[in-house]
Amino acid sequence: MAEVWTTPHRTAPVDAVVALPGSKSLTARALVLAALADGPSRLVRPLRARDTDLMAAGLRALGTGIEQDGDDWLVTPGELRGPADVDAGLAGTVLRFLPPVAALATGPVRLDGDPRLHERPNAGLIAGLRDLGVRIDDGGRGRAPFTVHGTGAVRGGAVTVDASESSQVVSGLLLAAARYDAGIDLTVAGSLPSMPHVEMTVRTLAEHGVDVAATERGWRVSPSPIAAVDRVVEPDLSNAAPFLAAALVTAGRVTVRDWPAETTQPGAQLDRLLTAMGAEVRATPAGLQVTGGGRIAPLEADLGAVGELTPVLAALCALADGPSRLTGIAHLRGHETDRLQALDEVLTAVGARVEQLPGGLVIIPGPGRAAQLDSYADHRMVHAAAVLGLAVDGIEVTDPGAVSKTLPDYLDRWAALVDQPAEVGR
Ligand SMILES: O=C(O)C1=C[C@@H](OP(=O)(O)O)[C@@H](O)[C@H](O)C1
Ligand SMILES: C=C(OP(=O)(O)O)C(=O)O
Repeated sequence: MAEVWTTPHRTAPVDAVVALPGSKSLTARALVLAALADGPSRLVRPLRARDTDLMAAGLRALGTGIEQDGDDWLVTPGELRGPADVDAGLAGTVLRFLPPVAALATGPVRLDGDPRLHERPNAGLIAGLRDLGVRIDDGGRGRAPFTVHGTGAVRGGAVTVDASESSQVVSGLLLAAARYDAGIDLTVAGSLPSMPHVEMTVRTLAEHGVDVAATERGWRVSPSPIAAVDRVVEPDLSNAAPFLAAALVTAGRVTVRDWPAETTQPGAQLDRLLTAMGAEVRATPAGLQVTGGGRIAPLEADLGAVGELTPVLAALCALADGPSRLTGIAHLRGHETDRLQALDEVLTAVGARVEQLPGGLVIIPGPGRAAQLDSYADHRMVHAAAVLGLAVDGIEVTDPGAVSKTLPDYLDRWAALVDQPAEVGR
């Protein structure tokens, strides 16, 4: 892939129907629960991208059979065992969902990943697992690399966790907990971002027959087998964000196919958020259709529940006709990069004025100017740069290959959208 990508510039309205591959978050949960289940299962339309391939590789390293059958994955649970090495890459899902599984393995499991993974917060998960009876060597860092010393069983029971830096701490513990001797009675201390993702975990567990109940400040999972379930993975609605944003930027029309009528994906909130920014959003038989009206309205929003939508929304804010204020997103400083800092740098480079709040951004649009931007090894920063590049001529991105994290052919899809075919393929 090119080391520097010149993003396509287009002011004429786009008019396209876009089909997207499966959700990263749903694929990750489906893989983990299939590996812990009481029999084999089939995943139809799983996302095949770096994060989900690393999840599959990690589960294979622990003894799970995962085979490809056409575009499907066939998952056969095996006895979980170490010693094993897990490469989490830069995937928060692997970092937080696999250690609770590794705790059930017989033998040590070492987890490591990209240099930036060493900076991603994980103290809440490590402390929580220790309180449930799991031995972990992390050199006192609270981050990767670390080794989980599985003994084949986890005591489980009551635990209070700090998930203020990532909801994935809660999701990871809940996903494996039915296999713990006493299940889990998890209390959340402090704030919890990304609630839709926790709801996604709870919903997916229930679909696997697990008894999971909300408590006053957390969730309880009863010990039980996890039923094997064949499932079709929904399209990734967070990855729909840049494509739908293109409709606003060019006053065009974009339809994302197979938009689920009901879903726990945070991307469902694009309907509300893009409407607030001036789009007309309609559910059509073909999918969710977004039409831009020529004006992008500024946005005042708490994005704490939908943090992963922030980079694309912030790019739209830089093209809006007034100042925007995005709040509730302090935890984005621990994402693929410090996204508040990265967005400040990128939006400033293209001519906006940005004020960083401790947990948010104020974005004041300015006259656009050409700039070479970094990807910060962050797929969603590439998406944001592409949205800016539609409106501002001369936007380049170094290291655009970061998109492989969740949508490896993003650059081709984006080029197809901008070059104006009717259909941008699956
Ligand atoms: O559970 C999940 O699949 C995710 C939860 C969220 O993590 P944080 O709560 O760390 O933001 C989200 O940003 C991430 O992309 C996926
Ligand atoms: C924050 C994200 O990913 P991760 O699952 O690695 O935390 C993201 O995809 O925006």
